[in-house]
Parts: sequence; structure tokens; C-alpha cells
Amino acid sequence: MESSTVRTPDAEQRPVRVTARNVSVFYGPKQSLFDVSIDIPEKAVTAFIGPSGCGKSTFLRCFNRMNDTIEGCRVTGKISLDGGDIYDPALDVVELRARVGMVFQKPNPFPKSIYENVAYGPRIHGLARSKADMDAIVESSLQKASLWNEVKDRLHEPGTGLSGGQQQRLCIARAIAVSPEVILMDEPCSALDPIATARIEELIDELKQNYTIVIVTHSMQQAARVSQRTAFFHLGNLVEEGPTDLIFTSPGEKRTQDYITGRYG
Ligand SMILES: Nc1ncnc2c1ncn2[C@@H]1O[C@H](COP(=O)(O)OP(=O)(O)OP(=O)(O)O)[C@@H](O)[C@H]1O
Repeated sequence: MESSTVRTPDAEQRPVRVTARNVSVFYGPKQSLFDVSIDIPEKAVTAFIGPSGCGKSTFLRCFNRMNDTIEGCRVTGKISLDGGDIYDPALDVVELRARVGMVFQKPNPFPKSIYENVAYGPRIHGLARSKADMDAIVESSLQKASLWNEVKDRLHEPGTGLSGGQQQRLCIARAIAVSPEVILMDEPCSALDPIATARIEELIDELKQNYTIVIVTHSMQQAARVSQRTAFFHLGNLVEEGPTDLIFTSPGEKRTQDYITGRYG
């Protein structure tokens, strides 16, 4: 395991959990991400910001090999989780996606009950030995996703019957249920109203005590509120990254300055 650390505003140094080195991504012949290297610290929130089409989601999807599912997509370079190469051909991708969970832009609960949405992952990974074990996993995952009190009396009703914000918290509970180390969030609030967004932001703040979180967001205000480190992307390049307070108050690059002051994007 590489023993480097990076600085975050609320704690001077954090161990690095995920490293990306010289990562490029191609969709067919077109290159969309250019030679990106970054260290992601544990138990902190790292935000990816930048104008539409700059490659934020493309890069995020590299961390749990979601790009493998896109035909013609090719990733070069190296990404390690705790020092282990996640592109090792011998690696079990299903296992990787349990360790590196993902929450999408649009809440996407399975067309099943609230209980089954959360129990599905633990069941396929064999994490519960009995019904009581499974009940405990479902309850604690819903608790951690700050949804338990709202659904404890309707666990067997469809997940799709919840409000948008509740559905997104259900998706977070589903990711948490398989005990991930890293949670990737791709614009998790973009389909939500301001109140539901505030709930999710509070939740992200709590979750960072136990999980390493990487969030793609269109909202600079959201990045400033929830993240400890921010990475700014432009035209497929990582322009700069660092502690969120510094990126927003004294960026080193003119392109970052122009973006955060609303000159484009
Ligand atoms: N499945 C795909 N096939 C082909 N090109 C793609 C695919 N997904 C993304 N791209 C291209 O890669 C580039 C980066 O897109 P990406 O979605 O990663 O950007 P983004 O910064 O997340 O944008 P947004 O904020 O609009 O979601 C864009 O030029 C986009 O058209």
C-alpha cells in the first residue's frame, strides 16, 4: 500500500485510499480524458467539478470500472485501491463494485420492496447467514442512510413508491449494505428539490466519517459545502486539485478562476 497522505481543510493530512496515475479514456477513436493523476484521501469527500462534457463522469466511472460496460470505451493508465491495481485482469469486478459503490444522478431503485432493494447486494455477496442477520443489515443500512424512521413501517412496499429524495437515500442504503470502502456519487442531487438536496448533503457529511466519497457535481456551492478536496476538470484535463478552501479562494490556474467566478460553464 502506498503510504502517501494529502491535506484536507478539517484535518491536516489524510491517508490516500485511491490513486490514479496517467489515466486516459477513449470512446472509440475519440480521447475524452487526458493523462489524469490524482490521490483520493480516505474518509473525506473529494468533489469533481467543471463545465459540461469535461470528463468528470467519465473519470468517476473509472474507479469501479463502470466504463467496462460501455462498448468501445478504453481506459489506460493505472488506478489502485489500497495499492491493488483495479484493472488487474484477475480482479473480480463484481467484488470491486461492492468495495467501490455507486450512486447515480437519477435515483434508480429496483422494482422491488424497500427491504429487497437493500437486501439484494448482501444476498448475492453472501453477507448474511440468517434472516435475522439480513434484517440487521437492512436496518443498519437504512439507519446510516438516514431513512429508517421514514420507512420502518413500510419495508415491504415498493421502493419506487418513495419520494425522489427518499429513493436517493434508498440507493445510498443499497450501496452501504455491502460495506463499501469508497462511494462514488454522480450528481446525486441533480434530480432533487432543494430540501431533498439539503438532506443528501447532510448525509454525505455524516457518511464521510466512515467512507471515502467522490462526488461529481455541477454545483460549485455544493462542492464548497460538502467536499474537503476539489478537482477542476476542463476539456478532459485535470486543471488542478487541492483542498476545497484553496481551490475556491485562491486557485492556481486562470481556467479555474474563470470557472469559479462564473465566466464559463
Ligand atoms: N458513452 C459514451 N460514448 C461516447 N462518448 C462519450 C460517452 N460518454 C461520454 N462521452 C464523451 O466524453 C466526454 C466527457 O463526457 P462526461 O459525461 O464524462 O463529461 P461530464 O463532465 O461528466 O459532463 P456532464 O457534466 O455534462 O455530465 C464528452 O465529450 C462526451 O461526449
